[in-house]
Amino acid sequence: MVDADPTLRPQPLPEDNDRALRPQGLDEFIGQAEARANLRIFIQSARQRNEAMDHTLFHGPPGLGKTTLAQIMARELGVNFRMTSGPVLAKAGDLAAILTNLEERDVLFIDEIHRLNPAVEEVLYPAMEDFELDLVIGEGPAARTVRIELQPFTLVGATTRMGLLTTPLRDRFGIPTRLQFYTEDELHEIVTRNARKLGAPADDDGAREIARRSRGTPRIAGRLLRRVVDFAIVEGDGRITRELADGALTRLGVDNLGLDGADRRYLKLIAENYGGGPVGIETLSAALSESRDSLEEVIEPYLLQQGLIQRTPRGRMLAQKAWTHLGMAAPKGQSDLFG
Ligand SMILES: Nc1ncnc2c1ncn2[C@@H]1O[C@H](COP(=O)(O)OP(=O)(O)OP(=O)(O)O)[C@@H](O)[C@H]1O
Ligand SMILES: [Mg+2]
Repeated sequence: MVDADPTLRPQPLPEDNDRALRPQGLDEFIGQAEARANLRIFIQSARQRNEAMDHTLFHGPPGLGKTTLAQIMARELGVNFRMTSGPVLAKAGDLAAILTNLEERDVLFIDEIHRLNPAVEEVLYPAMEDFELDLVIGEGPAARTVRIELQPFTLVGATTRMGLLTTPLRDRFGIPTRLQFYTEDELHEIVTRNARKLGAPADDDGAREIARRSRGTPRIAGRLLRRVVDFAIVEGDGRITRELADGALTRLGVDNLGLDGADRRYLKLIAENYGGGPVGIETLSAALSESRDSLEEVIEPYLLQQGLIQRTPRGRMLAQKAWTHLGMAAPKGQSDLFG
């Protein structure tokens, strides 16, 4: 045997944060205790029955570990992991090609599953329910349908927008799982572990400072940690202390609640131009030149969770905590609303 040409091997990119820091097994995965405990049971049961695990849907804000958990499921089930995403599957045939190539009990991961084209989604229904595929061959009067049997498989869907999933699709997932923002303690553990993996040890306070300012999100914790490591190497002695982390994060524009420039622009707009609201999401989207989707998926969930804004039938409103955070006074009459 000749060694494979090393240039043909996929090389990890230096910025490929995900690969290096991604937990590999359920035991290594920190947080999401409830989801993890349930998954452990369902995985073990599927293994004991020698059957494909039931279809699983992960939903929640970006960066909380949906893709990571899907990969872990395949590994713990001891099956292949195939990955695609809603927008990539343009035609029914694209999905059919993937489905017919699955081996028994494989995990097929479809990211952004709320963005499936309806024609593709139709193909998915019988595939999920009966492991069957109805393919139309030919066109016009000569067209005929052939039924193809599929290997039993597990579909794992991920979405940041549960509300955009059609009911028939949502109902076909036996295991819907909502991922939550991480607590500061959980992120502290993740940061400490990742700092060690990156060869830049963080002391307790240093790790906590990064954890506190990571918007409850491991992906952000990973990104901030990498930048703090840069500062630690160039301007410090390679160790991450609270002072170093604080200085680095402030220079990166991440404030003491973990809000970044985009978050603060959102809050300031409502405060300065709309007297604290209520203001409609479309108006905010136009004024900030951000898509409505990205406001609803990326910016608002954390602001809501932190109690900085409220969603009312008439639009978004700042809560008292946001006025305080911006160092501004709520207009007269507004503060009564908060009691
Ligand atoms: N529980 C965890 N412990 C440690 N690291 C985690 C954990 N969950 C996620 N991560 C890390 O956070 C990053 C983002 O995770 P992942 O890609 O799974 O998120 P996602 O929910 O799929 O996001 P998106 O919605 O944007 O696709 C990865 O680098 C992963 O290693
Ligand atoms: Mg993902």
